[in-house]
Amino acid sequence: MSTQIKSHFIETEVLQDERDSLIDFTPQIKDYSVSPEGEKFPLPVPEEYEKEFKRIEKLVNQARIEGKEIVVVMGVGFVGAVMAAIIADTKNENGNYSKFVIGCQRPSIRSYWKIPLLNRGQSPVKSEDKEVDEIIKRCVLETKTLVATYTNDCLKLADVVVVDIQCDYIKCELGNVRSGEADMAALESSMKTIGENIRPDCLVLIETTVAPGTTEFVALPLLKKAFYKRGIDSTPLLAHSYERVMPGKDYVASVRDFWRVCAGCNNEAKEKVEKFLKEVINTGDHPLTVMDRPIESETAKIIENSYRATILAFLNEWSLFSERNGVDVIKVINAIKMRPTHSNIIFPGPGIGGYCLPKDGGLGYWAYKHILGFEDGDDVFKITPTSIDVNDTRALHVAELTRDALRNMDRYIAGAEVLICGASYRQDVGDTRYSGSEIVVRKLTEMGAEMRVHDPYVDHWYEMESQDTYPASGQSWKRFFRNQDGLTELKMKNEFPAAVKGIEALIFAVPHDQYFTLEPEAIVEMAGGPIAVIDCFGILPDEKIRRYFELGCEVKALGRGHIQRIKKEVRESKLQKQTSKISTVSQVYKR
Ligand SMILES: NC(=O)C1=CN([C@@H]2O[C@H](COP(=O)(O)OP(=O)(O)OC[C@H]3O[C@@H](n4cnc5c(N)ncnc54)[C@H](O)[C@@H]3O)[C@@H](O)[C@H]2O)C=CC1
Ligand SMILES: CC(=O)N[C@@H]1[C@@H](OP(=O)(O)OP(=O)(O)OC[C@H]2O[C@@H](n3ccc(=O)[nH]c3=O)[C@H](O)[C@@H]2O)O[C@H](C(=O)O)[C@@H](O)[C@@H]1O
Repeated sequence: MSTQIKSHFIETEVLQDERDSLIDFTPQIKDYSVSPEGEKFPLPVPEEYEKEFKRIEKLVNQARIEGKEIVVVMGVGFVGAVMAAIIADTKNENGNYSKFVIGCQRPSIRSYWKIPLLNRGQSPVKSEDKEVDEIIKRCVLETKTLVATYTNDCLKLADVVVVDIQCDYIKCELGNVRSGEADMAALESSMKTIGENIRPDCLVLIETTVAPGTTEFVALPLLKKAFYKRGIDSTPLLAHSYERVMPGKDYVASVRDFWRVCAGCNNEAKEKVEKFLKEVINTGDHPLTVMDRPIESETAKIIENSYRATILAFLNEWSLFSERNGVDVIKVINAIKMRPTHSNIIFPGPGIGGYCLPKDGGLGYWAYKHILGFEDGDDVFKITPTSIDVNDTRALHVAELTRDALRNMDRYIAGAEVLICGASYRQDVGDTRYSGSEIVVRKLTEMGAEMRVHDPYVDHWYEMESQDTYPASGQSWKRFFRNQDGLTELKMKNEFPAAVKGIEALIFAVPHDQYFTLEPEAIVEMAGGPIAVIDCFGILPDEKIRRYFELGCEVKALGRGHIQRIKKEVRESKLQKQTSKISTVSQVYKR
């Protein structure tokens, strides 16, 4: 009987949910995992594990007969679900499918639903990239090279284990990443389970973004300890290769047709990970970089994301400068980008969110002390943590702009109906983790606004609906603001016209395609009159800004100081029209 089931029968199992909110899981009480579409799936009970393992084992035996390599992907989230499908879609030089992939997802209340969805050939992640749905459906229902399960016993069958679970960085203050810490629990427990179950010759490939040093100084010792307890004297084969996936329009291609970095803890692991990635990723067009040590691969990831976060934080100060000095920083950025050496200068939206950019620099700063043993982190790291602090608090300024725009219309933020367009952390994907929009909504709510939200990619804003337990109890950003309890009732508005009806302010927060097509006349008509419009991402071209002013609206935008000139031009032309109208009328009366 597997360790997992054993622990069930010996004692009431305390199942760690996603983000460490402990639940007391006793067999007779049915718990459900609910998908974003609202479908309820009862969590598996101990009696089901053995039967589930036999189901998987039978599929694996058949796959082995067909000469397929057995790959287990731990965690079928935004990374694992797509990575599993891409591996399952791999063909060998003869054009035959060469991998059988088992997506092994922990049966937590928050995420268990991903397993039945995957086994139906449905993607657990929503994205603009149609290939995500296609590749998952094809591999589950047609090639039958992809299956999902909840039993860790599948690890016993693996030739390769790819670890795509999360490693959180828990912040204790908004705007001070240095006081946070890495949450290693999920990863450490997963490595322990892997060590207890895998065959000695199984390659373990960590793709998770980890605190540098984790692979060699945390994961490898855990695997070695588990091997020792099992009487295995060979060295575990452990490697690291970080994910560069960009969920959005090119989701699949950003994994399969993209450059990769990797490293092995020893030579055999290095050879195995190189061979595996060359089979699965298109390394012919996107050469693989093999580093000497995993800490170099881990550090490359942290630097890469910290670099991007720093560019965005750097532009925050010039965005504020521009607003106050008549500069359109977006036009300035586009001018600078013309020179190739500056092609990746980018405009910061209302917050630099997503699961990674807000976290990864913190993992590096934390690891320097808590894994690698240095005490001078605050002397060494001047930029990386500060960039995250700037990015984490940029959205507060959007609340100020909304307040000021309403004030210019002789209205107050308190009691105002405000619609935010976009809850996701970036365009074209339904992922609300650490979205700038969340800070905007929380700050405006604190100031008394009545918030509404629309996002074509998001069904549930769990950060609001489940704020007392999401991302874990006590870890919601609500703790940094007052007046937040009502946000559990903030539901996604699916119909845009209904979302706009009667509002006093509209915030364009996320550059989803459909927001670019909205016409000022239509917005003002749907709203029932002139409103305050706040553009967080350069979504409004100058002619639309002008039109909103002509319709009596107030417009403010992040980084766009030239708006004052447009406002002045519209006011002057209105004055001119009025003056000429008066003079025309007086002409008539004179005759
Ligand atoms: N989301 C993104 O765009 C990118 C994420 N990454 C990194 O990839 C890693 C995963 O990120 P996401 O996929 O976004 O996270 P996620 O939260 O969407 O997925 C993680 C999944 O692992 C599952 N899980 C946790 N512990 C488990 C265990 N012991 N056994 C089985 N399943 C377990 C969770 O239930 C969840 O479904 C993170 O380190 C992240 O920094 C890297 C590049 C891009
Ligand atoms: C160095 C790098 O580009 N890393 C990528 C990054 O992708 P991620 O999904 O976080 O998207 P992103 O485009 O960086 O956006 C992050 C945040 O930054 C904001 N953002 C992005 C681009 C921009 O011009 N302006 C801006 O404000 C987004 O709105 C979002 O809130 O982080 C991913 C990750 O590690 O999760 C990683 O896989 C991706 O390759």
